[in-house]
Amino acid sequence: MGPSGHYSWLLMAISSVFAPHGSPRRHLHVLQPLPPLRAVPGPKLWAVSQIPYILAWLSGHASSTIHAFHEQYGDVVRVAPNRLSFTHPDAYQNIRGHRKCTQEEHGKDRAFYVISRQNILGASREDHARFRRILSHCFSAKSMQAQQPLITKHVDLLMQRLRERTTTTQDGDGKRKEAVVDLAAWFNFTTFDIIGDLAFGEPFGCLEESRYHPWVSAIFRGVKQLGIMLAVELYLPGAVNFARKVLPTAFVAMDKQTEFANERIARRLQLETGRPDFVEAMVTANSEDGRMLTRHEMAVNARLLVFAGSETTATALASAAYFLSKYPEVQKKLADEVRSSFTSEGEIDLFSVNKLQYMMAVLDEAMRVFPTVPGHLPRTCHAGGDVICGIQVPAGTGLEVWPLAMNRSRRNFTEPDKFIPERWLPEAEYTGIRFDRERHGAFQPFSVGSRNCVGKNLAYMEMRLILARLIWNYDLVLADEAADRFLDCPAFGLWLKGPLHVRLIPLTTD
Ligand code: HEM
Repeated sequence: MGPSGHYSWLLMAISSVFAPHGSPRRHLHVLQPLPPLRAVPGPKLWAVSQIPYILAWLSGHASSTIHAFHEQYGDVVRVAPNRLSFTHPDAYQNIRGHRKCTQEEHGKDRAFYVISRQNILGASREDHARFRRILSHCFSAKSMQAQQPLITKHVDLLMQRLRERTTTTQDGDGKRKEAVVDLAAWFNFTTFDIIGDLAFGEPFGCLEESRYHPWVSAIFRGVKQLGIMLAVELYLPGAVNFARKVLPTAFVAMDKQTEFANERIARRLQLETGRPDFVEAMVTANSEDGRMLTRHEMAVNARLLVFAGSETTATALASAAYFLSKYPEVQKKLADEVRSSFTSEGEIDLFSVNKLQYMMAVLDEAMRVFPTVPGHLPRTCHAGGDVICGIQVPAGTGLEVWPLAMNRSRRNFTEPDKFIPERWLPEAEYTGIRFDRERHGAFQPFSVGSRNCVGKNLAYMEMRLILARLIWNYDLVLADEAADRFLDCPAFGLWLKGPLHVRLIPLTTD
């Protein structure tokens, strides 16, 4: 299946011509030549140069291209001279699973995590362990219980804002009416306000003012620029740090974001203690060796928490609302579950939503078909080399899992492109199709191992609470053609989503 020995050395020569001067990869190709990866199938051009890979990344559609390769070549594909992509569920544990402290981990890819090295996401193994131990206090059952009123306050405001839009005021009769709203934006307003309040000690005021706060808009505006920056770093390692020194003006927007986080943390630290938020947990917890977070570490991690905890949850909610609006039969089943599980809206809270089994299936299926975090979260094979999914992989090889390719692989799921929440239910059967042979381990929206999502429980609780209250009050219908194409958007680690215009039809007429 791989090229012949002769041919591979020719490819290697071409590849080193394509690789930039000074790139460690250029030397890697010479010192760690192609043969170990030669047998791995994949498109030939991609095996000899990383240019096709970088172009695919820059197009914003790398996920679907790599998904198509996996459907053609199988569970392991060579997607660049020194990079492998996997769709076998074992890849998660093999690449990201827990390691004993004596075992090396496959570190985060230095290019893709270039801007995260100071926070928990891209920190060294040592710093990560310290950050993780402290930050996990923010998400303990006790903390979440204490955070409930703060979270509920924002969900109440969301419902109030939607109610204002679905109530006539012109002739003053106050009757309920249908209204078209951009649910993607409203979910962002809500999740950014909630996490802003928890991580910075005050919300962004998006719900209050019914619009994006400039700090939040800047995040969305920066997604593509960030994608381009990572591509440059991938081709020319060290380019970002170099550019930072010689072109400081190019980083003004990013620096302003950091300044804002620093200011907010400083302001929050002057407030009373005992406020049940993340800052309180960060201030009071210490790591195993007794070290606390410095002010700087607190600010960079708080900023990361806002980023990691808001856009993600809002994207999952938006995709669920999209699928519910598109498939009325699924929406009806969910509405029946929600409306029969409570006797009043007031009963729906962060914890009572636990019992909504169909809701959970809907959210998981939405996150499977439209992966909430579309990025491949690449790792680099550690110094000793390793066996990943049965393949001997040399040190320094990029190890990738593209969620779209994993979640839509026909080897992992039956009818993988269809939205069928029933596949997650115990009976695993829908209109005669059985789903009992699926590889459910392939679905890991929160990743696995010591660097998996620390906010997973909060994310599920928040999503179920918001969706349950929405469905308690409204039927949802897609409002226009643009909404129908909501999922056709590019991604640069995060989806660049457009609006999701949905017609809200109130259930009550008073
Ligand atoms: C549906 C919602 C969410 C999804 C799908 C999601 C997914 C993920 C994934 C895949 C990772 C691993 C990233 C990597 O390996 O580079 C991650 C990490 C992380 N997430 Fe989430 N996340 C969600 C919500 C949240 C929330 C609500 C918070 C907190 C408020 C949060 C905080 C974090 C943090 C701090 C990390 C880094 C953990 C570490 O490195 O130890 N996430 N998340």
